[in-house]
Amino acid sequence: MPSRDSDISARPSGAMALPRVPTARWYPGVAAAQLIRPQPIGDALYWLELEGSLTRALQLRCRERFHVEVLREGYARPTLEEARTLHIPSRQLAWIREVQLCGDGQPWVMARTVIPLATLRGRGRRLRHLGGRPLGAFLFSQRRWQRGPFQIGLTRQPAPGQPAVGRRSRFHRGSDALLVGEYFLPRLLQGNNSHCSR
Ligand SMILES: C=C(O[C@@H]1C=C(C(=O)O)C=C[C@H]1O)C(=O)O
Repeated sequence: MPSRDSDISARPSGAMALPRVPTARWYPGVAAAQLIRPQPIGDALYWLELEGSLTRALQLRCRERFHVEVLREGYARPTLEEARTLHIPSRQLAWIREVQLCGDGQPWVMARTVIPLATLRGRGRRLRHLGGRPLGAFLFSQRRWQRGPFQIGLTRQPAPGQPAVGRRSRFHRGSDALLVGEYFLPRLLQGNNSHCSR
């Protein structure tokens, strides 16, 4: 499993470390990942197969408030595997954004988005200034962004409370592209999904 060799934003020594988005091994679909680890995939199936904006689905699930907590964002080097997936040179920098999507004050999803330099040109410049605004609001508001197929990720030996499964998809608009990985925290999966009709 590749490690991420660049810390997007080093924290002053002594400050409490921010959560790290886990690395994962990616599979071409739910069935392939379920062969490896059936239980966590089964627990997250509703969210792994969700169509449309995850942000929107989480907003509908909240009782009070949804917000995006930016953990780190800035220029950094993607992993070799991410660079290969985005067809960019292996040592080229990209804009990397790591956030937690929070419902009613609790982190529900961790997300890591890798945006190649070429995608940041023109209207893509706005992608560097999202701050607390959800990326999905940008992507789904522009008809020309298309989402490719999901890969399903299994994280290595997740610690208690950390994500065991995720999904990843490549958005593209003409020759521009970006890679969005979403990792589901147990707190979301243990919640009452009775209202989440499949
Ligand atoms: C792609 C979406 O955007 C969400 C918002 C993100 C962000 O603000 O960084 C990252 C991942 C997504 O879950 C979505 O809503 O589906």
